[in-house]
Amino acid sequence: MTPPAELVLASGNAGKLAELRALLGADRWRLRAQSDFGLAEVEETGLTFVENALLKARHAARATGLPALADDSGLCVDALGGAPGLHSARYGGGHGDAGRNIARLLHELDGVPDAARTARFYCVLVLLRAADDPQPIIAEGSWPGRILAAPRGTRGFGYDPVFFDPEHGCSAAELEPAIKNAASHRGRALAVLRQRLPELR
Ligand SMILES: O=P(O)(O)OP(=O)(O)OP(=O)(O)OC[C@H]1O[C@@H](n2cnc3c(O)ncnc32)[C@H](O)[C@@H]1O
Ligand SMILES: [Mg+2]
Repeated sequence: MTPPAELVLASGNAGKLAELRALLGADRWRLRAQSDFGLAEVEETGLTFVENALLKARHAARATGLPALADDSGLCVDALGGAPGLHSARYGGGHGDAGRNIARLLHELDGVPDAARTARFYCVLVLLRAADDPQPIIAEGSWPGRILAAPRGTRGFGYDPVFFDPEHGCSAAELEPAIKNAASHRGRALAVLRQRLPELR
């Protein structure tokens, strides 16, 4: 039996890495975090989620010589014209500081009634077989919900505590990881990616 091929996960976000590992499983691919290679994060200069995911995948594939999977994702809130969107990681001023990101989001939505707090998580996954792969596999997924008035739950990461999933009647941070992965933007994007890459089936 051929050993699983190595795949570098081009992310520095521990929450994403955990979910991608759980979603991909370890039977098909030997998953390596980019930090295993001492890889610094690449600057996300794209004007779209797709461009940023391509930048991250190409940076990791070039640096490691391996196939690379990158995820660019964010929270898009209707009452804020789609913000924080591409800037979700830095919305509160720091990078990846969930406490500050959530504090700013709740401040911006102060006084907005429940019915007008609709939002969706959005994820683009890009898989490059090599840094110069001319046919990247691109898949997207989105997860509709609304923003709570106050955080609830301790699971997940990032904005999960304030993202209410109407299907399950709780915040994303109150969901068991497997339940979140089955419902989330990331899980939906990976399901699409699997269709396009037999090795992932
Ligand atoms: O770029 P990488 O290294 O992958 O890590 P990152 O955290 O910077 O990731 P992004 O640039 O894609 O920014 C995504 C932001 O959206 C948030 N986010 C993405 N998916 C999420 C999820 O499933 N639950 C909660 N927050 C999420 C996350 O916390 C970040 O603040
Ligand atoms: Mg990022």
